[in-house]
Amino acid sequence: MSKFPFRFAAVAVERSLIPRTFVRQSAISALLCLPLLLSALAADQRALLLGQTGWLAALCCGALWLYGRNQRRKARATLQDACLGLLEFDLAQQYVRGSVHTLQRLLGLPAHTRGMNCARWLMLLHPEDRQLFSNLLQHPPGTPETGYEMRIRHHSGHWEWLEMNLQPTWRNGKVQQLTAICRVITARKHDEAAMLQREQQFRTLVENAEDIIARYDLELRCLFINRSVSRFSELPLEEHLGKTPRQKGWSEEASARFEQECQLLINNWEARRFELELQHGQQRHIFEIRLFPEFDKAGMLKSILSVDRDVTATRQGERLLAEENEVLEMIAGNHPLPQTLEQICQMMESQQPGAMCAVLLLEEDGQSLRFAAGLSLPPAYRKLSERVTVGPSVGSCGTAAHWKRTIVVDDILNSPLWAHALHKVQPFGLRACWSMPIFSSDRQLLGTLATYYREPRSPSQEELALAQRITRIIAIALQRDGHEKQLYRLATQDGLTELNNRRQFIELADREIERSRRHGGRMSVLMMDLDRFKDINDHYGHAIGDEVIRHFSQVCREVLRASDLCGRLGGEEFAAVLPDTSLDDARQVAERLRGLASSARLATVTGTLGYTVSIGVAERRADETDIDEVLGRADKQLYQAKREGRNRVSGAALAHSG
Ligand SMILES: Nc1nc2c(ncn2[C@@H]2O[C@H](COP(=O)(O)OP(=O)(O)OP(=O)(O)O)[C@@H](O)[C@H]2O)c(=O)[nH]1
Repeated sequence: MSKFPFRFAAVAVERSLIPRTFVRQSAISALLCLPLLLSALAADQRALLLGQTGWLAALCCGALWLYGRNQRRKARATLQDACLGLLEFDLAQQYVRGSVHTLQRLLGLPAHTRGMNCARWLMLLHPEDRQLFSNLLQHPPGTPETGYEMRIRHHSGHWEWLEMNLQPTWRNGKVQQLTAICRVITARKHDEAAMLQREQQFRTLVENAEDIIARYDLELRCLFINRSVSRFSELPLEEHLGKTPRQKGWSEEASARFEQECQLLINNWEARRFELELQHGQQRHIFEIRLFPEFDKAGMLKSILSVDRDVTATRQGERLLAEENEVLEMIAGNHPLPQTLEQICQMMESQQPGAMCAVLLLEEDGQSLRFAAGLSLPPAYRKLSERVTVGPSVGSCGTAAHWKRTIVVDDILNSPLWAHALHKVQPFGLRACWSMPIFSSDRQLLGTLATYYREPRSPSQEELALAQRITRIIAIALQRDGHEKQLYRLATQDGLTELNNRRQFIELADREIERSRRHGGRMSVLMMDLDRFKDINDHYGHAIGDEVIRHFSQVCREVLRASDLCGRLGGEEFAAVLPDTSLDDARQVAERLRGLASSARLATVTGTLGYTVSIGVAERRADETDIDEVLGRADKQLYQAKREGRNRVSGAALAHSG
């Protein structure tokens, strides 16, 4: 009988391709059949039975072989599907044996390779894994070992990751053989490496992010926070862990807002976005906070991820721009200068919490500064600073105006610049004062911008840049105001005498007559004309003629009251409105004007010059509402005075006027 089936079964069992239980059960069945066979052999038809038994045995072997092949295919398929392979390390012979599948399919070795010596096997391993595996072969584990990972060079050249589960086989008190079930885990290792790399990148990103990234549990205790927080908090990084924002010292307002937003996230599982103001030392920071829900594997809300971005500069920039626009609109809209300067101070203060700002303007003589705006300062201090002398060491502003540069006094109590006024300043609790000069576009000093604090303090670069920017806006406001005043002067004043010009005089006189009519008061007007002025011009020249006109305007200023209205109507013709003045009183005023003019002597190159003036006077009638009517009547009186010989006053009583 052929030994083949038995030998095959032995190999199959040895390679673990046929389950040992199946072999065991087959052997038991064969043993049970043996008595039957023997009893059959003892019978008459011995030869027949022997043949039949032979066939039966052949059939059994055939069935066994078919079953074995089937099992082997199944096992191979299973191994292939699972990317598994079987290797045997014979430690005595230092030889590695593997199924064709293992060596060919897993490692790409040629089909005929069924094994190799351990030295060659070791050379196939990655250099980093070689020593470890060599040690393993020399000191094999006595018990099964799982999850042993190593890299081996695939026949095609790339490194294949294998995971081995090692099973030692003991013989004669020694581990003789290591059976390794190998699994190709290259794809998994690549995935793991990629994931590790992604995780490292993520960590690097989180750790180096400008934003503060923090994770909170649902009781709002901090579980993680990146090191960006140290830019805004004195607490060491680990001190943040386990604490709620409230416990970390956030303000009541900020804590309440954060808790409210977290609660909304916990209720709705939706991301939140809001802004918070937090104080760090003397600095105020505005954070844009984004909260994201984080879920566990079961899909339940597990924690809250908070990404906080410092948007202080952006928000302050936006606020500054908006406030600047407001101020520029005020400037363009010709708002009164004091109001505009106050608005500028407020703008500065909103950018620098705790600061109190003031604007001081240089007086025309350049010797002192006048307090122009700064409502945040104590009223009594404002009064004290109404006029500040310009000098080399006169407080911050006086000194800044003197040297025309920024003066920073970080502590008034210890500054020699303030020593002279310490007793005056001390009661107000002001400790720091920085002053920056304000220059016009042509570098003329216009004033100073002062910033006060109640605590000793030096400005940051940003604060100085802001003050610089604000001084430029103040300069625009001041120059605009100056131009405006100049335009107004040009439109309303006579250039030679600086008296009201005709248009302005008529406009103001109209208002005056209206006021007089409403109050039922009396009102008189004077029409004045220099006598023979043409002769003065012809004789002395136009410049001297102008001198005479200016002189008479000065006479008018001296004689008339502040409440009177005076104007140059053109040429050598002047007019005045005297409110609450009767005709007789007006005539007296006119007489004084005439007298002063006629007694004046002006020096010229050809000797002294005298001049005279004729004046017509009229009083407003009760029914007169138009200034032209009254002026018309006064003009007639002037004509009368001229006719009567000049250098005289003419004014008829109301009954005879006209
Ligand atoms: N210097 C100078 N002369 C002026 C100005 N405006 C007008 N005049 C001159 O004043 C003179 C006015 O002369 P008239 O209107 O003839 O009158 P008058 O010579 O003063 O004679 P009566 O008014 O009749 O006394 C003219 O010669 C003008 O050129 C001015 O702003 N400056």
